[in-house]
Amino acid sequence: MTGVLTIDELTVDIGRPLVKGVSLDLHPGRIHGLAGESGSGKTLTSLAVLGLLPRQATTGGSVRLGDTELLRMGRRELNRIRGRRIAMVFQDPSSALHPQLTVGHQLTDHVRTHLGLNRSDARDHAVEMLERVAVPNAADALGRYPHQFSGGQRQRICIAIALACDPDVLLADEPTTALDVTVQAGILQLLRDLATERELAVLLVTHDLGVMSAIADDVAVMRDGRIVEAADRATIFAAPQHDYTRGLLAALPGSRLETGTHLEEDGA
Ligand SMILES: Nc1ncnc2c1ncn2[C@@H]1O[C@H](COP(=O)(O)OP(=O)(O)OP(=O)(O)O)[C@@H](O)[C@H]1O
Repeated sequence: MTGVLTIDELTVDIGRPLVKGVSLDLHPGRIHGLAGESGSGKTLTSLAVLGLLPRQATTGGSVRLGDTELLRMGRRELNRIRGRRIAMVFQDPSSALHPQLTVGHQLTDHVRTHLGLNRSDARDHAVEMLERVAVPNAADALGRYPHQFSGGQRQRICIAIALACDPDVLLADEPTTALDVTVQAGILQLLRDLATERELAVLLVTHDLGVMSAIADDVAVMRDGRIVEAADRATIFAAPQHDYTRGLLAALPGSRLETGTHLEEDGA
């Protein structure tokens, strides 16, 4: 079955080949993990989907959202899709939010731009989204600035902004890496729940196989610009085929290999 987002033989070249024929299919309600060590090409792959590669990059292959080819799309058209049908959450919630604008301003601007809501409806929608991601005192939170929240809450706010326009696809690049271990599990559980309830196709980029084992349905492992192994989570973790994947798994503390079980244990 073809996915909502289909990456087919994607290549990215910036002076040299860096992504060398990556294919991935994202499906509604499923979290697709893209793992691999630093420098393997995970981020470039997700930036290619978003049309956010550096200007000097050249690309090949195809990235399709439904029937729409994104790779050769003009900037203006892509801007409409980005944020509306494909949303993203990055590693550092502090730099993703504007420090001098209130949370309400950032959330309502976003939905007014993309959904054309009036001020009052946009505010109601913003409160609803903050409640859904479990930011305490949602109505009051609208008037506050990003620095008045903890790192975990800031990431919840970024997720609220990302999902406010009800996108089909969410790209999450190391969404918990910058956070305290104690709040990571809560954010992962939130992403898991939102993917299921909103039928969101999620591409989760991380070097952390522990994060993968907690929430990914499917896992692809990248090395040196290529996918070296791809399967559903249980298969990858039970019977890794590739030496490289076995090496990554061996580097994990034993307890983190237990698929899914540490979400609750970590609390938050
Ligand atoms: N703008 C750029 N110009 C030249 N090379 C780049 C550029 N951006 C990334 N690279 C190179 O491309 C390769 C893949 O980078 P990428 O950021 O996609 O890796 P990654 O797997 O996401 O790693 P990390 O987990 O560290 O982010 C690396 O060798 C990196 O140095």
